[in-house]
Amino acid sequence: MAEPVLNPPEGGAKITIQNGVLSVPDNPIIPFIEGDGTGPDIWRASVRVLDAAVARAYGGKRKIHWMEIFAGEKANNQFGTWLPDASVQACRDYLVSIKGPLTTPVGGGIRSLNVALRQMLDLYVCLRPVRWFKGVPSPVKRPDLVDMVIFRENCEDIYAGIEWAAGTPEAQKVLDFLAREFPQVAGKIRFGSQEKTNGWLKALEGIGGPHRELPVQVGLGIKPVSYLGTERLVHSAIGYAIANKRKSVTLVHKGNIMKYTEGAFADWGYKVARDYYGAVELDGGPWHIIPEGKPGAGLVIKDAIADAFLQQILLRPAEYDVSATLNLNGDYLSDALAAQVGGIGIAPGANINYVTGHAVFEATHGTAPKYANQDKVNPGSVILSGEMMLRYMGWNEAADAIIHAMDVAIGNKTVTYDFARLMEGAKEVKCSQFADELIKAM
Ligand SMILES: NC(=O)C1=CN([C@@H]2O[C@H](COP(=O)(O)OP(=O)(O)OC[C@H]3O[C@@H](n4cnc5c(N)ncnc54)[C@H](OP(=O)(O)O)[C@@H]3O)[C@@H](O)[C@H]2O)C=CC1
Ligand SMILES: O=C(O)CCC(=O)C(=O)O
Ligand SMILES: [Mg+2]
Repeated sequence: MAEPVLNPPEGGAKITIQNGVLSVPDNPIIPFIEGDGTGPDIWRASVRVLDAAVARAYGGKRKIHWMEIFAGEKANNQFGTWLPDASVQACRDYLVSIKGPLTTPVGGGIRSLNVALRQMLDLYVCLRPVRWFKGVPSPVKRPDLVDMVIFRENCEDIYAGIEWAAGTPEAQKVLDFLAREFPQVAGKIRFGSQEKTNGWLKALEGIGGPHRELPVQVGLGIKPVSYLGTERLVHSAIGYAIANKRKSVTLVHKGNIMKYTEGAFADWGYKVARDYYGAVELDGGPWHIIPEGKPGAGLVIKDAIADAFLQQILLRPAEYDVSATLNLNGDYLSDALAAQVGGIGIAPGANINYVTGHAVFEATHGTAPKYANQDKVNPGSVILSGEMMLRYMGWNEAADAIIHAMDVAIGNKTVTYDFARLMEGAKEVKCSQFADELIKAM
């Protein structure tokens, strides 16, 4: 099957970047990936809302020229490849794009296309703001206190995809290497040798277990965390906090256990605060503060161990603001925080490289396959990801129109199933009808 040939829409122009500043024409071409599962339903609804917001804000002076690019099941069905080169190249060439969710099988099968795209474009920040819209049903008493922005490192950590399946020659090679070069480390892998495997099987037999012979079976993965990867992420988070007059940046980590990856992330994060922003230790450290006389004076840079942080944000959300964290922590954290303000149905996100300007906007949620083609789910996450995209482009008036419309529609209790099932007196509408409500409210 042939690779897709992309036809840029006529009348559109490229977004470019000069000296770190985005130059957005009035007729930008923006590539989009519809997505798998509920993706097509959501995209059909979202694109109408985004177009309406732009039309409402600029009365025809500005218009997005959408260009479909292919990934996931649609790409595989049509072109025999999950992530065509042309799609990645379009994201490169056109700088700003938006996507629906893409399926990743669990265990075997293809690796995540979402992660691949982030890595190929070096989109090192996954930016996920979490705020409450008045009236949205929530499992916590004070969802209004949640106003946090997650900066999740997006290219490293165990998402690097360096893994070897248990029982393979490759896994054995790594085990042999460790046994040879780092015997003490190898000794910590509980069933990493035939001798230890046999020993345990024998012990089980001793308590009545069956007689079995098993080869060594240990899956292995590597968690790379670099100084530069941490530096650019934390630098972005503190820069954002200063620009948006936020109160604190919390470095979230599990550095008590993973000392040289998660622990290093926290240490390096404080170093970035000192080196770039002149932060000094607060009351003897480890917390830091940007002192008087410097941009961002008063901003506190603190840290929290990830498990404790997850309970703190439930119990004392007002004490947390911007957070910076590694890839896996950020993944867990963004879904957990989204739940506090009504669920991943309205949790937006962006994957950004602030140096090259490349950005791919996408919802926090996945493909929700059980609802595919039912015109049912909440399109809010992709719509609000589009709102972030408009703001990234400097089209703030169109972004404001979307926020206003969300306030009105939710205020009227005209909502999709996810909110309706928790809201008294709500009118449940379909995905497409929720888009209609938003457009009406603009
Ligand atoms: N960036 C991406 O493209 C992402 C892709 N994925 C992929 O998506 C697939 C499915 O993952 P899964 O773990 O089921 O997670 P999903 O996020 O797809 O769905 C989990 C649950 O969240 C709720 N939900 C999700 N989206 C919406 C929405 N738009 N409106 C309302 N509720 C919503 C539903 O809850 P309920 O059942 O209560 O109604 C749904 O069953 C996997 O292949 C995964 O890898 C996952 C995350 C991100
Ligand atoms: O790529 C995937 O399938 C999952 C990604 C994910 O969970 C996320 O980006 O939050
Ligand atoms: Mg996730």
